[in-house]
Amino acid sequence: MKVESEDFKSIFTDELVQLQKIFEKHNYEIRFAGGPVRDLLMNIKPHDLDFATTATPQQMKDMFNSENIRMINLTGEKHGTITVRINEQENFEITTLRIDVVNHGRHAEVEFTQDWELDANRRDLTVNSMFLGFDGTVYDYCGGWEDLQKRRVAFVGDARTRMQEDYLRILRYFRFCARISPDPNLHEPDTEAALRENMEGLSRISGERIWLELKQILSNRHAGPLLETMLRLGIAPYIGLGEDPNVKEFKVIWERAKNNNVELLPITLLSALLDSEGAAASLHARLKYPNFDKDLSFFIVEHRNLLPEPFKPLRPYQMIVIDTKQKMKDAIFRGAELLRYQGKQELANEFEKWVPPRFPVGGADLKDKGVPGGKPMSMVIQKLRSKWKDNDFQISHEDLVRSIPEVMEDLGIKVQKS
Ligand SMILES: Nc1ccn([C@@H]2O[C@H](COP(=O)(O)OP(=O)(O)OP(=O)(O)O)[C@@H](O)[C@H]2O)c(=O)n1
Ligand SMILES: [Mg+2]
Repeated sequence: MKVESEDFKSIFTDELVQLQKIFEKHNYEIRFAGGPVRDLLMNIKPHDLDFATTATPQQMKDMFNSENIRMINLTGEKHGTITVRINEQENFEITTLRIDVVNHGRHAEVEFTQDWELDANRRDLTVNSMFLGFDGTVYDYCGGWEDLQKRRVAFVGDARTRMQEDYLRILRYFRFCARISPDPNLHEPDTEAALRENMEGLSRISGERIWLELKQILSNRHAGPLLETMLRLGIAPYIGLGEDPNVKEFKVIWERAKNNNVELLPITLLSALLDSEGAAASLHARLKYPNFDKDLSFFIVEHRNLLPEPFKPLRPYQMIVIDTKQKMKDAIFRGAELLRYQGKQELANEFEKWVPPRFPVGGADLKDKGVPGGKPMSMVIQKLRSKWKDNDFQISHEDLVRSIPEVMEDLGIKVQKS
């Protein structure tokens, strides 16, 4: 079989052609491997290119040195990966064909090979196990093309072994189901059993790697059923979701968002499963996502029952922004995302356009009126702010300043003569 699409042709930049010539000149084989082959066969332009070669890392280093090609990021070398940068333009990652020698459920060592089929056999899914020559020839040792046509996501060889080599593959399986399977709810009984048996292994995978995969699953249009299946198969305790995540709330939120054609952020969807601040803290401790996501998840958990006011629907949301100790812009985003979570898309749009007013009184105004510094001053400011908020920010600077003596009297604060 041959790939001849425009997408395929468009991959061949001057830099890639240069790489191809170097391998030809030195008589080593190089092919596209895994992801890009799958994508091209699905008529998708690949977003990154992975290559495999029969040359060992040492042979590649000698070859690139003799051709004056710069190599970068040498940390990949022990897994067989060399990264080159050509014309200061484009990076290419090239990995030596290998067999993973597994010991007690960990990658003990890698062993390099010249055999394409052996390398295909160590890969996770059949659809990810194909190679593609630079002339467009597809090399398929594990039935990947047939599975792709059937839109079947299956592990290469024994599912349990593949999972135990790298438990992250459990999440990769679901990610590719979302992309490939016509019904991501449908799993072969034996695969399902293997997933259930091996879920616990995810407890050994770093939070960062899990989050990277989970985020992609949650951005997919099938996120709801996928996550439900994952939860049904017992994933929750191993990815920081505890023993009893709120699946009912999750279903409501996901379905409503889908029906309204609203895309919620991955962390927003995940927050539906969290019933308390403690649960939000545990999830973050496990998955270590960025502070932006962390703040959003705490915000959703804390305010999910907030209601719009009958005549000024956005007011409760505005009050949160006005009082925030963080950046107003972020607080507005969180408020809008909360509204989307609650199924109030139009209010969310309106809220995003809202420009929060600035409190029009400053320390200098108070000093002029003889308010002593320190505690008394902050008490007066608090009072003035409340007045301002109670009046929907519609009090002018002059009116607020004019009311200072009265506020001081109420608070029992004496005028300080300068
Ligand atoms: N845990 C993993 C990760 C990767 N691979 C193999 O390495 C290839 C490249 O991995 P990666 O770039 O992470 O994924 P892709 O399949 O290329 O998908 P993406 O489009 O997301 O890059 C995969 O196709 C697969 O053959 C694997 O067997 N097991
Ligand atoms: Mg890739």
